[in-house]
Amino acid sequence: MKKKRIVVKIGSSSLTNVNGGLCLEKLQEHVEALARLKEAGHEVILVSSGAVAAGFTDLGYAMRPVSIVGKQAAASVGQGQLLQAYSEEFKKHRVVSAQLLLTRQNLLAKDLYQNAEATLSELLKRKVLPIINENDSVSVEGLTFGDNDMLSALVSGLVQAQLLVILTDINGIYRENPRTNPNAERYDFLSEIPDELIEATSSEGSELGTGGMKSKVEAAQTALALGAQVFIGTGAGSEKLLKILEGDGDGTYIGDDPQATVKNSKQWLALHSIPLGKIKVDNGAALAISEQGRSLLPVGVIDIAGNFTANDVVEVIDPAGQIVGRGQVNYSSEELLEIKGLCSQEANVITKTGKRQVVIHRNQWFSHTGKGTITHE
Ligand SMILES: Nc1ncnc2c1ncn2[C@@H]1O[C@H](COP(=O)(O)OP(=O)(O)O)[C@@H](O)[C@H]1O
Ligand SMILES: N[C@@H](CCC(=O)OP(=O)(O)O)C(=O)O
Repeated sequence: MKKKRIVVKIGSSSLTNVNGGLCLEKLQEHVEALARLKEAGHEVILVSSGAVAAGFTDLGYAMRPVSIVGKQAAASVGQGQLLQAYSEEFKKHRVVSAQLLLTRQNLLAKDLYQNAEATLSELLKRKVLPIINENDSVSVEGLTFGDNDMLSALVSGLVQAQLLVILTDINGIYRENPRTNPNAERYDFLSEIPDELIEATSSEGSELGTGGMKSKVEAAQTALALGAQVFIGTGAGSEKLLKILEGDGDGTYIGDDPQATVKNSKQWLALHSIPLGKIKVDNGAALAISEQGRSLLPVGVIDIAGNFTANDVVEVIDPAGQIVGRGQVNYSSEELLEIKGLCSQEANVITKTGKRQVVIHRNQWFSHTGKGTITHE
């Protein structure tokens, strides 16, 4: 079998006891299965939840805390326990593991995003198994990944993985939440995740998890758009991940084989960058940049909103106000106000560069798909 780069995400309920606290037996089984995957020659990246669920009992909470400060304190206790257990268990299988704690803020700036990418690729080159979690203890409310399902999808894109395996306490996606309808049928295979499926899926999860199946289905949609196939389900024993890889897993498989991957620079634009202004363009320019793979020239610019400088990310809208996409702009808002609507020759008279005036180069551009995800260009 062809060697793959695989991201495995393990949820809190699959690592901890029902009343909280780390469950070493569960963790050991996952580690065995992950080590088998590595022994078989695959590159493996683990996204592990469980810090809050592992830590809250030692902190004196009777239940998983709901307050932000409670969750942050519990995560700082639990994350240490989690990583200690992982690194000891992986060592028994002669696997060196590494910890990477990420916040959304870490990926907002392009250079920080590139740093994370470089660290992960160095770890993989050196055959180390990275263990990633959100840095819950210092994450800022309103600026989090939401949950580790989405984080695992973003990591799949970041490392250009071919497969994302989301391990949870249920064997796949059901047409209805099996807790409320025990007769609900399972989807064995989905070629894609339509928006309607996300809307119809419940966010009710287990006592210890967050997001339920909805966040996994959302994450699967993003991972698919980034070029990874997805498996959502469960399994037991040291061979469970190899079985999943062979198509014999207990869960839902999503996506037909090999998908086109998306360049990291485009992923950063689409999923991490924050637009600092808006550029309104005419219909011709909207078509040229979104459908024909052209760069945006000053002649197509109608209007500008916001204060931005060269290299900032801006959103581009059409005359009706619909989002066309976003890109890294070559001019400040002040400069652009002077050259908007001008042909290159006229714009040159003002900027005096003598070069062809490009407002947003096509390599620094990402077309909006309306799905909140990403398009292949
Ligand atoms: N349509 C559905 N299909 C399968 N599970 C569902 C569905 N809707 C809700 N769920 C619930 O989602 C839970 C898994 O989500 P969650 O507890 O957040 O897991 P994890 O901790 O692994 O992230 C299942 O235990 C199940 O009760
Ligand atoms: N970062 C949090 C995990 C949050 C989360 O998404 O949990 P889960 O739904 O169990 O994957 C933690 O480690 O507790």
